[in-house]
Amino acid sequence: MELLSNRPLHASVPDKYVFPPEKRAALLHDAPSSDVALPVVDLQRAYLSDAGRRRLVAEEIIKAGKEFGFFQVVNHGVAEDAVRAFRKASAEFFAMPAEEKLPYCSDDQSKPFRVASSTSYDRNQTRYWRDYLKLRCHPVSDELVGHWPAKPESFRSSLAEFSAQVHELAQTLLLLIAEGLGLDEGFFAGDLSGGDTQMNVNYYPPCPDPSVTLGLLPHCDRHLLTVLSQGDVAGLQASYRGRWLLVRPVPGAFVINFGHQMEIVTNGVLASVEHRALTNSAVARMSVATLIMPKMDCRIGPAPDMVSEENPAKFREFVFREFMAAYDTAAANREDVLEYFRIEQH
Ligand SMILES: O=C(O)CCC(=O)C(=O)O
Ligand SMILES: [Fe+2]
Repeated sequence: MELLSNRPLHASVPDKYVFPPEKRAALLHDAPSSDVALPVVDLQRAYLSDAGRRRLVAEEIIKAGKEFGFFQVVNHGVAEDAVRAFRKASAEFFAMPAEEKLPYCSDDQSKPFRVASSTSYDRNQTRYWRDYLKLRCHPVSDELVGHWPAKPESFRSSLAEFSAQVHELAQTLLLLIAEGLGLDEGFFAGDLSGGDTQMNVNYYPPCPDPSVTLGLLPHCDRHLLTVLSQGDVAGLQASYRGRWLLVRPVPGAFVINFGHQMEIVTNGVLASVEHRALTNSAVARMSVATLIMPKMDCRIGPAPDMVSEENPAKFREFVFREFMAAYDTAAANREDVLEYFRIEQH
């Protein structure tokens, strides 16, 4: 398998990475958007037991979630050292010689750890300017850790630590979201958030011509909640009212967005928003996305409390496994996927 990261520098963009003009980033309704910034929510207060202050944070999250479907969190409780250590180990993994990565190269999605390049969200012939690790990170067991690479040396321990802390953050966020929506405290606990957690470590090497490539094509995440460390290199854009909003790197922050399952259980209140990644010519960019997901046999549908006469059920009930299959068939196109599950409104 050909990985972009197998070569230290790329002098030009090979044809197979060149997108047709209508798909290129610069031409996708890129109105200047400097006037709008994604909300940054200070979670510090969430750790206080003061119910009144927690309520305020929960409300802030719901407000940001309804408006943008994306927000950033700071003072989130994940230690800086844990983030730094795993990001460093991942960067070292990509920097290893090709033969060290070769045993892990695979397009078999059932593997608990693999490295691959380029496509995953559509079957388009054009390739994305991206290598990625796809791995299962939770629940941690000796068996699972045994699937993770033994090199670089710090990879396994730093991943276990990072994953545990990010999980705690995700649980906190889900509690706050439930509270903010007026749902039972434990609404998201159990099967809805209890599936095997996946992680994407996306690596976008410097690209000689960012104007003709994309790191990731526009897509929505298929899971419940995404907790993303994008580091300090910009590149992520979120769709906002028909244009693309840059998710500006905030030191130490995590970017939070909702997957399709959140949109469905909240009956459309917290929508899953399309996003994409751009490349740049100056430096490599790396993002680490932790995807909280339901158990495969979890029954999913709009929560009864989110359905009313004014807001009738927008989606039918299904089993999560069905959704995963539909997502693959629809190649991650937002409307094509939801089509399978929408209830026609009259
Ligand atoms: O690289 C990024 O910032 C976005 C990554 C992403 O959207 C994903 O892994 O699903
Ligand atoms: Fe994503």
